[in-house]
Amino acid sequence: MSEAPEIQGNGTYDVIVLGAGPVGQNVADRARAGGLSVAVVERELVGGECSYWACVPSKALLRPVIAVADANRVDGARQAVTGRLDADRVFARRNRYVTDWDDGGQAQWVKSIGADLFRGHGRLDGPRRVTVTRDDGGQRLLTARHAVAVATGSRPVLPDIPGIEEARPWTNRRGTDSSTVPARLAVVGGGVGVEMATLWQGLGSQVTLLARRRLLPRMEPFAGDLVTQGLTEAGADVRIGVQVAALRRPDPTGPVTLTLDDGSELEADEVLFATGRTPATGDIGLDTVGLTPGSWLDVDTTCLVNGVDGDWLYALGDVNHRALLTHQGKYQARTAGDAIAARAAGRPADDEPWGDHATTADQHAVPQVFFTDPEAGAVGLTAGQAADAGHRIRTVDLDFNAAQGANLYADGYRGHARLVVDLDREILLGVTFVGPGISELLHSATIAVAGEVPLKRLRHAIACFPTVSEIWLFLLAAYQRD
Ligand SMILES: Cc1cc2nc3c(=O)[nH]c(=O)nc-3n(C[C@H](O)[C@H](O)[C@H](O)COP(=O)(O)OP(=O)(O)OC[C@H]3O[C@@H](n4cnc5c(N)ncnc54)[C@H](O)[C@@H]3O)c2cc1C
Ligand SMILES: NC(=O)c1ccc[n+]([C@@H]2O[C@H](COP(=O)([O-])OP(=O)(O)OC[C@H]3O[C@@H](n4cnc5c(N)ncnc54)[C@H](O)[C@@H]3O)[C@@H](O)[C@H]2O)c1
Repeated sequence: MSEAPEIQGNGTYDVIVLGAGPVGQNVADRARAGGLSVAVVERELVGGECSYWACVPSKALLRPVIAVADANRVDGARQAVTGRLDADRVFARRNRYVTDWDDGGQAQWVKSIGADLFRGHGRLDGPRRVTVTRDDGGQRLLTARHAVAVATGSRPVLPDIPGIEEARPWTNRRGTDSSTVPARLAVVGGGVGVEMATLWQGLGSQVTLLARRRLLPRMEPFAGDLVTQGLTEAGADVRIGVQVAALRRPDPTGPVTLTLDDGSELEADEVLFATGRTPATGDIGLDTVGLTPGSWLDVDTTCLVNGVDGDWLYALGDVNHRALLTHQGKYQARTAGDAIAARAAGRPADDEPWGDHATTADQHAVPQVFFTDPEAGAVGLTAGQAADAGHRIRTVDLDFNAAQGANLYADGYRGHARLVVDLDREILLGVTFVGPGISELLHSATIAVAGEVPLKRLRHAIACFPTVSEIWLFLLAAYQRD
């Protein structure tokens, strides 16, 4: 770890950022670009959970699994796949993408933007004040002229069930940094759990995925159904509608036994819980500014925390619970960083919907991809959410094999698409794609939803022949025909 920098004038900065994950880094960058001095406080690795134990390692591990599955869907290429994945090479690839859990490069980047990096645990100490406690116990007090931005992220939640500690379950950390493949892995949870099940099954584990509701419960129901089908065909045992009632692992080096709520038992070599997240706000001094420790931080459209006097405390990324996604947190960080700079210069924030300092897309157009096989991607509202919100809607559903491009991409391409159309405005409220290779297609839907592009105009956005994107032509034609 590098030494803390010489403190600028009594430790006073324009902006102090708590947490140097992707979100903290982005708000620091935008505030610096706005001419402000910035201190960044990080207690672990610069780059955060995303870089070392979440998005980056999980996608580095998943990509070889999906690449082989894709090759197996193309006659002629399938014959070239003659062996199994080389797990050691896959782990080596993952290690390269997480730079062997060394954050030197990212710490250097923080310095390169002209921000000062303080290593240690940051805590609010009343309005605009932050103490940084280093591992050796040393403390520093920093003061912010304009803003403190909290970007401390989230941690996994483990359910309170008998034997959970004795079982020593994996969470996203071991699920992404392990370099050994457990022979039998039980995965609990149908969100992140689907990616964990996909990658460990692909690497050679016999995976049992346990979900109390359908998989991917926040997406259209067909997404979970198709992913269940894909996992089952890959050899995983997917059990829906079950809960873990108790765990035991009397021998710490031996297997773990799960008792399920139907009374049955399941033995595995490891168990991984992916059952939700809690904000990393339990020990950041929220009580010193009138907020509840451990709570999600409620924010306005510029990411200012509601209920704090003086308009100085911002919360971005996972901690504000808007959307626990790196790209959405970075959008909030860019927006809030610019808002902080504008306010510091005495200019009003442009916080009208879709304004420069408003995070309007958080309400209307959040995209998300699950990198499973098939991939599942969605933006905006599901049909159920749109109806609940009072919109007059029509859905348009099509299987992807309507498009020749999809069939050329994969023999017997299997996938499904849904549009959710706002009948009053004739724009799209939501789009869901499930199928091989759709992750790169989703951005077209995000543009249509965020841009509120009228369907009449969208018809003029032509997809190249023969690509998977041609599904757009068929979806729009089906809408017009009906
Ligand atoms: C397995 C998994 C896979 C995922 N895959 C994706 C994906 O593919 N795409 C996607 O968009 N999202 C994905 N996510 C979600 C994504 O990881 C988070 O949304 C993202 O990490 C949030 O970024 P953040 O900067 O808010 O928090 P984090 O990345 O958690 O960073 C917070 C930082 O703050 C530091 N910190 C915390 N408290 C303090 C303190 N008191 N003082 C100093 N520093 C502190 C931490 O050490 C950490 O470095 C995934 C999540 C998981 C669990
Ligand atoms: N590709 C991506 O974009 C990606 C990948 C992974 C994670 N993430 C983000 O990370 C966040 C956290 O993911 P997550 O999956 O941990 O949380 P989640 O809230 O999305 O899903 C938790 C799942 O666990 C289940 N569950 C909860 N308690 C349970 C219990 N006691 N027993 C059995 N099942 C239980 C829930 O029903 C749900 O299916 C998500 O919000 C997601 O946005 C994104």
